[in-house]
Amino acid sequence: MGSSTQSKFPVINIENLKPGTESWTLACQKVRDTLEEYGCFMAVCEGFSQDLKKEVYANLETLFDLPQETKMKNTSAKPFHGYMTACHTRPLYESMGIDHATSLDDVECFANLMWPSGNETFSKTMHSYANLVSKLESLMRKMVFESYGAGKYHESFEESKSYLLKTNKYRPPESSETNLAAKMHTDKNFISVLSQSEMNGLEVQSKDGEWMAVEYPPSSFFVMTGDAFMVWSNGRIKAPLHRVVMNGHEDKYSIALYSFKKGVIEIPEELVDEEHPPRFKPFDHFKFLDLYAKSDPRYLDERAIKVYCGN
Ligand SMILES: O=C(O)CCC(=O)C(=O)O
Ligand SMILES: [Fe+2]
Repeated sequence: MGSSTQSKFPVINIENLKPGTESWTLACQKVRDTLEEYGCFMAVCEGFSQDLKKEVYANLETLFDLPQETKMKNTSAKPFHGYMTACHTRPLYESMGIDHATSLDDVECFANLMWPSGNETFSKTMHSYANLVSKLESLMRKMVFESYGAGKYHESFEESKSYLLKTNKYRPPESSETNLAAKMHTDKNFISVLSQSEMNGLEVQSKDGEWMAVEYPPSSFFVMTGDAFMVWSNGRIKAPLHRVVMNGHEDKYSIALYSFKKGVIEIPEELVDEEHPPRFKPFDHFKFLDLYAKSDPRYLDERAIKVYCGN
């Protein structure tokens, strides 16, 4: 794999923000400007303690250590939501989705599928993690909506949102294998909030085409926008291209909380004017995901969303 640059992504402390205050308005502007410039940033959140992080990743190891046939029980009608086993096109990578992980019932249901008598520690840990991260996702969305003068759409989005907790394991390559563990792509959801175990590997492409390695300070999450947010923002926010490259000799674990919208996503009228004609048609989020997952050659790469609903 080509070399990457150690980089510092913008870091934003998102604690103690109270809607309606002056510091809230300034923070909303900062988040929006940063997303328009980079499509991503590092969010520091003291609520994500080292203890919780350790617990989360210990539980993930236990999960991925389960036999293949057990993990395969986690199927889903929605693409990328179930278990994805390593295969010849991505030999280093396996992934396990937990749909609606902000609901304790749904996490317990998943745990009952994986362990004959459930796994209370796993359920509690992953549920608290999902809740913490979903609050962050919702806050980021609210901040950006408000800064565009489109805050009134936040409530209805909340009612139709859907969260997927996607957990990933990457093994180091053998000497004959590529170290590209996940090929370059943009995320297809609205916002992704990511964290990873001690091993680095995520790289994001800058506007001038340089690959930049993502390094997580303590108590941080990496916030990245997906194609759906690009459509909503009428192209103001661009979903960054990213990939995973394995450089070390240990397994890497990561978790992404993905937000989706059930139903149609469209550009709010507040983001359309003579200077900014609509660049995308309204589209159904899960129908787009279905088509993307079917590997229709027209929809394979990061241009998929433009081919699907671009004007
Ligand atoms: O594992 C990571 O750090 C990123 C994974 C990723 O890009 C994805 O799941 O979409
Ligand atoms: Fe991704």
